[in-house]
Amino acid sequence: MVIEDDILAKICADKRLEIARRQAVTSIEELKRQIKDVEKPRGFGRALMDAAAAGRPGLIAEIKKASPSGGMIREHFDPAALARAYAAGGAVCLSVLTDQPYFDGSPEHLKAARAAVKLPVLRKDFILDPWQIYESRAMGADCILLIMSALTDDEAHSLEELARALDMDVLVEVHDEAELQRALGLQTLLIGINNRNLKTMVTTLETTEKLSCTCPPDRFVISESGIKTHEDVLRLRKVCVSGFLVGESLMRRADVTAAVHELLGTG
Ligand SMILES: O=C(O)c1ccccc1NCC(=O)[C@H](O)[C@H](O)COP(=O)(O)O
Repeated sequence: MVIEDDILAKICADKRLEIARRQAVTSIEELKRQIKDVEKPRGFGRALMDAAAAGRPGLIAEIKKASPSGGMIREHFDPAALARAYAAGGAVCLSVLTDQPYFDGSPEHLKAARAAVKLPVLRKDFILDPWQIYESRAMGADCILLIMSALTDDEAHSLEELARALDMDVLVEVHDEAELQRALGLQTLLIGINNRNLKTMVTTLETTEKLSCTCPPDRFVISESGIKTHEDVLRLRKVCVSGFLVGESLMRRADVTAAVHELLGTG
């Protein structure tokens, strides 16, 4: 596929080199052996749907140290403590950045966060290759992210199939109508609408407001990026959004439990 000259294209080009390096060290056969010792996935989509059925906003609280748009977000960074603090505030699921070069993340962050709580965890990374699906399951991910703008339809379908065969859920991410229509061809019910344009970094909640209305009612809509306040959550709930993926605005607060309560209006 043709990748434009933008930050997402650069991240994906670097990611392909990283995958090739890592594949040379750890084979799929070795990852399959590791998977045998890992707990079964926790049901990421189920947790979100149960929250929605109970009338609660499905907060996916993100553990993210740095980002291309935000620079260094949190110097003092303890993934296990952050996971416990998010769970105490009422998060339904966690999202953990595992990309190192651009987000200062690590698979170790995911393992530490997941071991500290009972919440299901999304591996937040740029998944381009089947090898990463095995790697995700081996590190304990309950759900993986597929970004439509980084994948062809064939790639998205085969990556989804493999993730499902390994019992993980799939969150598919879109930013415009064309990507949404392509994403609806996948089996997953979890549709993430990213308010951040990953080419320009411009972020507006209007993206969710425009796209959520065209999403069929059987899909579970998750608004991602740029969500800062309880008013933002209320605004998005008006357009049938049930899930909220929030990172930076929580991670910049010293007391993340209090920050989650404020966001959810439960403080
Ligand atoms: O956050 C970035 O700068 C970024 C840059 C390039 C690709 C992806 C990026 N972010 C990934 C995300 O989607 C966010 O981490 C997630 O939606 C949470 O967003 P926020 O609440 O704004 O931290």
